Amino acid sequence: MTDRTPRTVPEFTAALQAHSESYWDTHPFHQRLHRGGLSEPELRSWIANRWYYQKWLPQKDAAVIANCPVPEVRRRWVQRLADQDGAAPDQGGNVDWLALAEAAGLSRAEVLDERHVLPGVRFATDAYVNFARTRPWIEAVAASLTELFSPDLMRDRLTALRTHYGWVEPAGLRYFEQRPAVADADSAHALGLVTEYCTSREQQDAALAALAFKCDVLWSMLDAIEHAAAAG
Ligand SMILES: O=C(O)c1cc(C(=O)O)c2c(n1)C(=O)C(=O)c1cc(C(=O)O)[nH]c1-2
Repeated sequence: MTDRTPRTVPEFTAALQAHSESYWDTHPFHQRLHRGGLSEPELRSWIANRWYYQKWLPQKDAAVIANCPVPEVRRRWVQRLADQDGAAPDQGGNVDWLALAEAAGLSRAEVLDERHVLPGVRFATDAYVNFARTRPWIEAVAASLTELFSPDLMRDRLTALRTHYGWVEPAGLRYFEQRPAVADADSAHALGLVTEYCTSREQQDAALAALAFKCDVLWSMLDAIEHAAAAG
């Protein structure tokens, strides 16, 4: 018989952390980006495609809130919408992402009309949003835990952009300057929720499966971007 005993919090946390092994920091496209191996069109393709992921994040987070019956969770989670959407049209993470696009030579119009967005990126991102809309809210919170692994990657990316891609205007780097601290705080909050609310073995297994799914979402996005780059 399989063991249905719940994991202790340290065991469960370690099992979640172990998913860092399938995180997208080791994807060949990210490794090439970080060592300075991308051409200008390849970096622009990555930025335009990541826009599609970024733009859906507030609606993904709104789905978590819509499905969550716990007021104190909603009160804290709504901050994620505010962080990406900003308090005004010229503020927030998504505006900072558009500034990155412009700093890399893309027009705002060609990012917003999504002409560069690849089918695989669209498919993977849509799957994540759909997951958040249709699965229990705590599973969507668990899926967000890839962010536990993101702060170091984003700090390295900032260094890579400054070191290897000097043609990107420094004014466009704000997203990655401010995001690691937010990701640290958000992922710590999400980890606390997952360990608090996933107390049965079944709930813990579902959370682990959600995090594995999200690693696949991110990996698939980069597969699509890398494939398009190879095809020229
Ligand atoms: O640049 C990155 O490598 C990276 C990774 C991730 C992630 O691991 O999910 C996010 C972000 N950035 C990010 O900027 C972001 O706002 C974000 C939100 C989420 C999420 O699942 O709710 N992940 C991420």
